[in-house]
Amino acid sequence: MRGPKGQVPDLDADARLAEARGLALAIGLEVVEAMAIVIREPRAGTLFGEGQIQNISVAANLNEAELVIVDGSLTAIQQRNLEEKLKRKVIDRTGLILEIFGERAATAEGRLQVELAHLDYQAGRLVRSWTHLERQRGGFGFLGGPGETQIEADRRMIRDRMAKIRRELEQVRRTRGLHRDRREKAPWPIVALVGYTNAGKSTLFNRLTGAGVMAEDLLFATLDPTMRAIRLPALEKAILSDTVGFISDLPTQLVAAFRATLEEVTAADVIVHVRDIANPDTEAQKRQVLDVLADLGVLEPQLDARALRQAAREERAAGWAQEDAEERAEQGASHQIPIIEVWNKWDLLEPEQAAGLREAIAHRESAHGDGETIVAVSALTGEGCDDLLVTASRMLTQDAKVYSFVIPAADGQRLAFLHARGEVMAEEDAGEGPDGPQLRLQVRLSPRELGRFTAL
Ligand SMILES: Nc1nc2c(ncn2[C@@H]2O[C@H](COP(=O)(O)OP(=O)(O)OP(=O)(O)O)[C@@H](O)[C@H]2O)c(=O)[nH]1
Ligand SMILES: [Mg+2]
Repeated sequence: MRGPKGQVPDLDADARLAEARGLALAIGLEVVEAMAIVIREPRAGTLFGEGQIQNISVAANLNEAELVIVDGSLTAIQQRNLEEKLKRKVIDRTGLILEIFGERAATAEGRLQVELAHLDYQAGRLVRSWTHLERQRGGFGFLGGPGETQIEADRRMIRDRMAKIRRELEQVRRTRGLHRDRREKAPWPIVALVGYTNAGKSTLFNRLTGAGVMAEDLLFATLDPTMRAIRLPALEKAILSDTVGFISDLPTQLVAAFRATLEEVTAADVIVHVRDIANPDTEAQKRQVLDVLADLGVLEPQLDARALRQAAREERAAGWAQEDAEERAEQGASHQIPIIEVWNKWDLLEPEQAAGLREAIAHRESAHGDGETIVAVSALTGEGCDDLLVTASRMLTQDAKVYSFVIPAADGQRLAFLHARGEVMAEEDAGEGPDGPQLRLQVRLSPRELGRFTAL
């Protein structure tokens, strides 16, 4: 059931209610009734007023509901009081999302992250058990089963368990860190798919790679990042990565827990922001995604550049900054990752809607110069996907220039790098050098890749 309206003013109430329904369906709950309730003055003890609780109670009794979900945030006390008044289990949005994540997490790291987040959430609310639901549903995730003992245990036990999980996570991350190092050594550029949950990231991933990643009309179908190689027009190979979807009000415990996973995005060379353009809430969803990206520090290159330049100018005016401060500011700003916005589910649009959006794309591109790149696609039909590959390829080779290198034929690492990261236009014998036979290569490289190449 729907909680405080107005708590998230930028989300449409109907869309939000539909999303809450989707979240419940995502763990196989049957939604018998969904209602939006306007809260003018939140009650400290129960959130809702007496009359509203009566209404919920009637609806719950009529439908023999076992569980009441409040799509908002409840304090431990509110949750307990509502459970007493409604005589059934009550969970809030955070609790529900934790359940979904608990069920979905597939890797060791994902499971530990979710358990940690859940313990953190539970520590503040040691509540009654789920016995009846557990029996009915066989107890998965944290609705019952292993989570149960912790719920009933005292806080100290929870804290001990959290400490233990943190140590295990540390261990798992060290191992993953090794994997990532290895990937960083592999010279392929990385294209990361990000977006609101259910936007179509996995469908697009499958379309572009021909892989069978779980894509479903379920919120949070994907939790763990998945990587696969793709071919791009001007590049031999790139790595495409599919990531966890974002959602508004992602519980703080989960944001923290999944930060490490999301940080994979910061290692990307291009970010593809997949949007469900047919969703009425698409603008609000975009803002949520941009907020997360901003948190990760991969956003607003223009703003950052401006701020950095301004700071540099001020420093110089104050007379204590070095001559090259502005230049350094420029360089700092150029580390930002370019973003392609994909307007997905184009097939669902009415013809006139599609025409209007096409105009918007043309307008935004001319208004913002090269600042914004939008590609309309349908991951389902494949429409626009070639265009996306061309665009990604162009971004990866942006401002590329042709360089000529003479390299020892035995220097496999440098040769592999040039083939992977650049577009090799010509390759020829360059005679004997001090280290044996040499090759001359004409290669188109972006400034970013040139920097990496010279650092090899
Ligand atoms: N009509 C239409 N449906 C699409 C398109 N792309 C994806 N879908 C559907 O949207 C739903 C969600 O797709 P997913 O690819 O699982 O979405 P996701 O972004 O990976 O979602 P999470 O992993 O939950 O974050 C599925 O039912 C897809 O079939 C599209 O271009 N057109
Ligand atoms: Mg997915």
